[in-house]
Amino acid sequence: MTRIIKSFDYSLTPAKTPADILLDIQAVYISENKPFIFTSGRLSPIYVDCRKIISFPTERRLLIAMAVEQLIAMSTETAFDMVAGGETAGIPFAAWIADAFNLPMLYIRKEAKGFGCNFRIEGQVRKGARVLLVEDLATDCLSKISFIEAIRDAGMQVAHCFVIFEYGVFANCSTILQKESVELHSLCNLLDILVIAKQYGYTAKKLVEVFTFLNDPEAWQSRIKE
Ligand SMILES: O=P(O)(O)OC[C@H]1O[C@H](OP(=O)(O)OP(=O)(O)O)[C@H](O)[C@@H]1O
Ligand SMILES: O=C(O)c1cc(=O)[nH]c(=O)[nH]1
Repeated sequence: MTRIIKSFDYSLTPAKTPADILLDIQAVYISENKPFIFTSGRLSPIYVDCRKIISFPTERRLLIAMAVEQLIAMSTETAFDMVAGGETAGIPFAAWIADAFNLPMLYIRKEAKGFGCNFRIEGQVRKGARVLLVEDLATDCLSKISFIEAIRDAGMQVAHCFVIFEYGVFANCSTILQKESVELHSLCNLLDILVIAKQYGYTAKKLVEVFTFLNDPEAWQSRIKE
């Protein structure tokens, strides 16, 4: 298959790291009082809303350009031949990455639709295809496992998962993906955000809370539940 890698105009934006972009667009929420609840049921003092990226054309273009660069560098161009987004937040990022590589795209529902064709994977499934799973972020990777199972159940292969942001604090995330022989690729992690967050006006109290969480999320959660 011919690859058309789209070129991106970096001149529009001053040099910014992915963590800067997330902070700049106010996608990073830190709560001092009421913990956030994650999809896994875990509690956290921080919530990163990558969904906000879609509303910022310059920043999203820059992040997709960085994603494309990283994927080209990591992959040799033959590592995947389809791009699949995880419902819902992963879908726009998968679309832009698929477009940049001129590759077919799919999206994967959390559950089969339940009526109509009752598909869990939308788009044209191709048996044996090597699929790049794209999501907005990774916390403990349990959602990734479900999407990976869906891809494999449909007769396709998956060895790489790309996210804009990964927490990088939950030990089981890398372990469970390794067990599935899937490599996680991300543009930034929680530490990248925390080391620059002070410049964006977060109070020392908030930052100390998140550093405590980063050092031991399980202990942080136990303390909050007491
Ligand atoms: O469980 P992990 O693999 O670590 O990833 C965290 C998941 O949480 C978010 O989705 P959410 O369940 O909030 O659904 P949404 O995308 O529909 O908003 C995010 O988009 C990831 O899919
Ligand atoms: O794990 C999650 O549910 C989650 C964490 C986070 O920081 N942001 C998000 O959108 N989901």
